Amino acid sequence: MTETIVVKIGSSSLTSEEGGINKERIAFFANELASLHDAGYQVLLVTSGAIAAGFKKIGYASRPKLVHEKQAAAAVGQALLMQAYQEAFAAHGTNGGIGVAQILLTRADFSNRKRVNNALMTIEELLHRRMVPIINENDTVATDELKFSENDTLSALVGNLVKAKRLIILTDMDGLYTEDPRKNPNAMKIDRVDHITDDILRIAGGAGSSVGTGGMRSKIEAARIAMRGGVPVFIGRVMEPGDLMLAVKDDGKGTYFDTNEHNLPTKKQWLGFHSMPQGRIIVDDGAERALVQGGKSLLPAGIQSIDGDFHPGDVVEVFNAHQQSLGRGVVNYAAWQVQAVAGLSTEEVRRRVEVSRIEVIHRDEWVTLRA
Ligand SMILES: Nc1ncnc2c1ncn2[C@@H]1O[C@H](COP(=O)(O)OP(=O)(O)O)[C@@H](O)[C@H]1O
Ligand SMILES: N[C@@H](CCC(=O)OP(=O)(O)O)C(=O)O
Repeated sequence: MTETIVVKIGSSSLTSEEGGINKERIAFFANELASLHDAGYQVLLVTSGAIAAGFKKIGYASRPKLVHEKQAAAAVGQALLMQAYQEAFAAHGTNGGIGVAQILLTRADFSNRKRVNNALMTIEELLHRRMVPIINENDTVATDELKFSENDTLSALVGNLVKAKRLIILTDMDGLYTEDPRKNPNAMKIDRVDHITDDILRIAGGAGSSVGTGGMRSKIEAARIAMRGGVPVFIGRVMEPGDLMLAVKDDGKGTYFDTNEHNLPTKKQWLGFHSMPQGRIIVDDGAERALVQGGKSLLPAGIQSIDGDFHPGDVVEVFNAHQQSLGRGVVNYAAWQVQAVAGLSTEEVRRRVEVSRIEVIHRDEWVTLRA
């Protein structure tokens, strides 16, 4: 089966702090991606850099901070970015080069199952035709509350959607360090991570340059999403020709994030990462074990409290007593019904409320997000 690789390139790798595209870097990355393409991989690129590429041309002295200014800069820069990629991929090889296709997505597109299915069908057709889809956030229409803002999360969602063999997040650092190396030059590189613990999240700091946005933190959070979706991740740097292939072949300059999870079906990806929870359910230790380790359904007996006004069929997020999110599920009860039966045995529940099924969340309608 043809293997699919998703590569994400951040603003800091493509543009300068003064603004504008670094065409040499684009040409370099296009060649690296082309070598995967030529080796038979299906290649998708998630690229940032529209704002950084456009802000100078539109007349701002530095990367803008206001939403409408960022959107305007992105509208200018996205065209420049695509033009640069188009030229770079066209120059590759003899037969007119490799064709590229622009795809602009928002978080709202992912939460709409029809839209995300359409996006997937388009991507599959493009890959089938040996095009390289080039994806960015649709900055002009993305609203502030629902923005990815950095593209790390977007790349993880794309990786899950296409069930990638690996997600490669490229940046200006050769991996995750025990601290931000810009702040502590003695920080040590971590070669492999098989679990994103709170400690790992703590050592990952913010952006190191004025053009980057999410920093290492958003990359680690993205890695967690991809790993949960069964997609292993590499976070690192590609500097010399051949480095990207080495990264794919498990020998790159960076940190590898391994996963034992199977690919999540599209429906569960939606539930876990794109649905809008309408409320919260707080459960005790026994229910946490049953849901997270036992693969069981959530019964009223394990519920401590609730928050929000939800109805049967809504998505709710489940937390443990330490306020840690465990996952999301489709609830079979209304909020008032859960309130009435929280902590009660199954017989007692049957006596008090009339519900279609005894499970508050059935295991088939549940996704664990914390291992
Ligand atoms: N623990 C860490 N290990 C490595 N880099 C870190 C860490 N914490 C913070 N960083 C910073 O994250 C930056 C990369 O993120 P960012 O600037 O957003 O890049 P990009 O534009 O490639 O997404 C690095 O330049 C580095 O300064
Ligand atoms: N969609 C925006 C992405 C913003 C951004 O800087 O992202 P990143 O470099 O991944 O932290 C752009 O193209 O400018």
